[in-house]
Amino acid sequence: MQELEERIRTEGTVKPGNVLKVDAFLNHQCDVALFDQMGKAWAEHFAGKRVDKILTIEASGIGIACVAARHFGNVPIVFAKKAQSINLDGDQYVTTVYSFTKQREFPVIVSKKFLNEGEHVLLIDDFLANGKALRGLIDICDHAGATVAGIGIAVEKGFQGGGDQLRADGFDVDSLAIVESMDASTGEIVFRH
Ligand SMILES: O=P(O)(O)OC[C@H]1O[C@H](OP(=O)(O)OP(=O)(O)O)[C@H](O)[C@@H]1O
Ligand SMILES: O=c1[nH]c(=O)c2nc[nH]c2[nH]1
Repeated sequence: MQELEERIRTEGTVKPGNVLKVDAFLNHQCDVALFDQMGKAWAEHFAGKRVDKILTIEASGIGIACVAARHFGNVPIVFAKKAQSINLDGDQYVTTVYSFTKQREFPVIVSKKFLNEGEHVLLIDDFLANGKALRGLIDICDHAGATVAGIGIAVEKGFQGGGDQLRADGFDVDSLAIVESMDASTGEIVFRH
């Protein structure tokens, strides 16, 4: 998606440790007009596929998934929580994922009442790097007996391999910008086309 690539080029910064900082528009300050364009692009890509629900993971996927839902007939969005809470009750699907930016493991929790057997679920997230977050969501869908209809990602860091492994496993992954390489010393970002 050209507009997203342009924003990454002009406002993104490359940090050591394979971190692309896009907090001016994607995952700290949020540009909802851009999110709307992203939702439209995913709706075009996944047109014809049944989507009953969108599933994402806190925190950064939530805003993007909510705006995307407007392009999928206002289906409910559910976000997996990364901490137990007295506000979580009843039976839960629980798995564990390693967080790329926080560099530690988190529980990933979805209440069983919000994910049902037979549902077709679109996974949405802001970043795809090693694929840990998505593997956690896929695991939860498997346990629920739900089908992963597809995966919509804003920014994939292709060089980390998580996206290509998911594609090799048969998932329809639509990443709106795929960073093929980036260099923290020069700031150069090369996109895959
Ligand atoms: O493909 P992966 O290697 O799993 O990386 C992608 C995940 O990393 C980020 O989550 P993170 O927990 O770092 O931060 P967040 O709270 O901003 O969502 C991002 O939001 C994705 O969920
Ligand atoms: O802001 C972010 N930048 C990244 O490079 C990244 N990788 C995973 N999750 C990420 N979030």
